[in-house]
Amino acid sequence: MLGTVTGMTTEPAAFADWASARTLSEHIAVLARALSTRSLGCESVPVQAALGRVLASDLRAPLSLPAFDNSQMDGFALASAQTPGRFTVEGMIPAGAGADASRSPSVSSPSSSLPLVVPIMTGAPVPPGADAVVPVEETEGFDAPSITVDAVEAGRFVRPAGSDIEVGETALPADTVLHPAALGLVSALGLTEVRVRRRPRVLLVTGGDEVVAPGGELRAGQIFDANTTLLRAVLAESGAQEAGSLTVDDTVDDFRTALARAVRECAPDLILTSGGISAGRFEVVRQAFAPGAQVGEGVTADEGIDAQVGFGSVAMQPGGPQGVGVVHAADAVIPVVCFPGNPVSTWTSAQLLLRRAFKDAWGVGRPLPQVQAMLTEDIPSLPGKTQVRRVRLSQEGAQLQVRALPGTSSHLLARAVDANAFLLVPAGRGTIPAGEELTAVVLQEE
Ligand SMILES: Nc1nc2c(c(=O)[nH]1)N[C@H]1C(S)=C(S)[C@@H](COP(=O)(O)OP(=O)(O)OC[C@H]3O[C@@H](n4cnc5c(N)ncnc54)[C@H](O)[C@@H]3O)O[C@H]1N2
Ligand code: MOO
Repeated sequence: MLGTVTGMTTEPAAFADWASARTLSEHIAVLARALSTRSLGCESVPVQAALGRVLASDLRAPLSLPAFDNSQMDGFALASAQTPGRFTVEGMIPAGAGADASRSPSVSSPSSSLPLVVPIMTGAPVPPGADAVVPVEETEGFDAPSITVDAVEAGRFVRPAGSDIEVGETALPADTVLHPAALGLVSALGLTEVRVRRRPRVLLVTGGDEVVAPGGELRAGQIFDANTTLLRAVLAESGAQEAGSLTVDDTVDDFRTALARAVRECAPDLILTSGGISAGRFEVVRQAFAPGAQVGEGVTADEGIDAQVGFGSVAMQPGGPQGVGVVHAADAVIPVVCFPGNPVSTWTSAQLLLRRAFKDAWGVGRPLPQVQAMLTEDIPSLPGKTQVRRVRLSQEGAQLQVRALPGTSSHLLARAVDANAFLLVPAGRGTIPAGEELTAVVLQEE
């Protein structure tokens, strides 16, 4: 249901053209277009700091794995062609014996009347002439001067050089999200750094006279700021990082002044705002980004911000009011994304819209996975907009089932925290009956 975008431009485009409500996919495409005005580039990071980062280009193996034929078992290396029979035991090849391999006896040039076997440990290089290994349990043991061996096929318990990956092959393709096994492979290949996409640095902006930082003192009518923390956490899960955060009151001049200064100080790749964008008299974000808005007092025109931000609606609930565009500030073009202030609206917007746009525009992060799940009860739909219900997904036998949590309003954050998925209830379907399958977006695998 949520789409991807192709054919993006790197030029700032006209974002103000937003007459009718957009679908989620249409809006994701516009978000990605705004983000694409800024190029992130790549950086090298130490392997130990690369978990979750996105590989910038194909990583080719600088060596083969295994680098040499080696034993898969503790046992005896031998020439399979000489089996079955009795063998003299000679020498010892521990793992790591490569430097001394010339001192290992060659099984093809025996020093006794019997053919030779050489004790060999798991991971040790197979000596010249040997092509198979017999596990010690199948013999008289390591202390015996000679052992009897049944017929053995060539290659038994030998791990050939390059059987995992050959030198020059692609070990990890570009865009791999580096997970623990991928990082293990990077180290197995002897590399200490990886080239990854740079993480977007995001300036978080919350506005409103009523919003107070947690730990502060609430006056009548005020609330604690939930959204900065919530967005910071979504960013951390989405391959982005916080460049700074700003809490501003409802004074438009103060907002523009503070924003211009913060942009100069932290040079963000994205300005992400929450609140202040709908239809009220004190919509500080919307007013501050309005075409022709005055630059704040104490800030010269050169230091100010010149905004091309469009505001309109996306046919979803919660998360209907949205804004997107770019600002020109501090000699740079910086994308701007504006979310509605209700905490569940901000959360839904970040998870469903921004994560996908990060991936489409910058190739970073991981959009949340989508699954089909069966309704366990009738679910009402809304005319003209997708409703995003907070739900519990559970696996019942072969069937993924979904149970809606109570409450659809966007202030119900406490009721939403138990959700492990969002259910996308399609627009205009009346009451959708139990038993039908709908798309759910998975928040947490459990
Ligand atoms: N006449 C109309 N009124 C509203 C409409 C509309 O279409 N016409 N849309 C409603 C919808 S839907 C939403 S969503 C909100 C969006 O409003 P804003 O983006 O302007 O956000 P605010 O008015 O600033 O705040 C909304 C709500 O959220 C609280 N809030 C704001 N910031 C935070 C924060 N950082 N942490 C916690 N809570 C926050 C704020 O106190 C408000 O209660 O508009 C509807 N109105
Ligand atoms: O669209 Mo608003 O986000 O429902 O509360």
